[in-house]
Amino acid sequence: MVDYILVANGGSSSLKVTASPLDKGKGTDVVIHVDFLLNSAVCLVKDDKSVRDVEIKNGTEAINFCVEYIKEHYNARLIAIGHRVLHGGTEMYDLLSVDTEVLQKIKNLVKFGPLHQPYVLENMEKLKHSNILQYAYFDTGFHRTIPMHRRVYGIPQQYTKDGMIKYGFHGIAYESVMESISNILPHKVHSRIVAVHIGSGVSACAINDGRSVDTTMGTTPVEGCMMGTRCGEVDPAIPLLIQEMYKISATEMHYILNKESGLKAISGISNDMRKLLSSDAESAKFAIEVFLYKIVKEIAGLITVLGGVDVLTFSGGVGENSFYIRKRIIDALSIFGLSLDDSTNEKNSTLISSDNSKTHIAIAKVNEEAIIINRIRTFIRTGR
Ligand SMILES: Nc1ncnc2c1ncn2[C@@H]1O[C@H](COP(=O)(O)OP(=O)(O)O)[C@@H](O)[C@H]1O
Ligand SMILES: CC(=O)OP(=O)(O)O
Ligand SMILES: [Mg+2]
Repeated sequence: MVDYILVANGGSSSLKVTASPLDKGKGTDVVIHVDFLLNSAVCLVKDDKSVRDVEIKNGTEAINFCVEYIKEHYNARLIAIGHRVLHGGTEMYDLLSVDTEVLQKIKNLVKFGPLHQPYVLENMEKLKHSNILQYAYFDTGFHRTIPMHRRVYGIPQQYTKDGMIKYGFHGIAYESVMESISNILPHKVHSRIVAVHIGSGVSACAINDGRSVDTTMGTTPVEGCMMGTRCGEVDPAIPLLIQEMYKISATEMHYILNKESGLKAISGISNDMRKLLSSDAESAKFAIEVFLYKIVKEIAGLITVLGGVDVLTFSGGVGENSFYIRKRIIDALSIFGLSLDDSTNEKNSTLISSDNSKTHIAIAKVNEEAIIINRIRTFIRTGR
């Protein structure tokens, strides 16, 4: 029997699962991608034997499918499960073994991440009494290096003490971006990097010498850029005014800002960027304009924070796949000396900047699951 680790990365529109042998390279990786935006969630199973589609109803079903699949095809014994956890609050930054205390702390943060935190908890609870080791790795961890003057809001400091500060998210994705840069542009690892992650959730991060120095998301992943179903930046008085006008509760308001806003709200069509890009509707085009405007403004702000930019990367489902979205963003940033090579951009190549661009522009395909698996391997080997 071969010992395996499985990692589950629950995004707001997808579930990505990878099972990999504890001893790297001593067996086959099995990758499952469930896309919840497609009508009946399609689960793409990839290993060295095949790539095939299976219909899956929910995340638990996908994880169970993967466990059975590796047992049957690779004589695997599952020894550990790693979870991508959205929010670690003020205490949880690095990999943690999941015990009752950690579970409770993750539970306490559900309000701060309603699109992610409840689902990971559900999976953890189900496995609580099994003999499989469980680990949590946090999206907020990478941003612990952001200086405090960039993390506080101008609110009474009692609330700051309650934890209302910027945490930032997509941190595991940004760790993966840094790993890509060390392969693609190794001499630029210590330079000024703006990483732009455009998936169902959207954020950007300013990275200097490998460390996050600012990012667009805040206390929750609702802040910053506009997203698939999340509003991003709004006048902070708006939710309060809406609550008063329509007599709705805070819970309902959370739901509206997280699930009924963004591209979905403005287009009135979908939160799926593929659908909007292929639609002729004026509202789809308008939603994309709003989406792009906010991203460009945030990137420009982060370039200023860094005092310039040496590398700009795109990642996430949209960032890795849509040449049109990348082109529109970079064209709007030409004032900073950024320019694309249209041919490599259209082919989704790794390096897509033109020869005269002042900044290297790259597509960094993120693999959050691989980051977590390697972290667990180290933990099991060294005890930390
Ligand atoms: N080929 C493509 N062109 C444009 N957008 C795409 C493409 N493939 C996926 N997307 C978009 O990527 C988004 C999902 O990104 P992803 O990073 O996988 O999700 P999550 O945020 O759930 O982790 C969706 O809006 C989807 O429409
Ligand atoms: C933080 C976040 O929004 O993640 P995702 O894009 O995977 O939903
Ligand atoms: Mg994601």
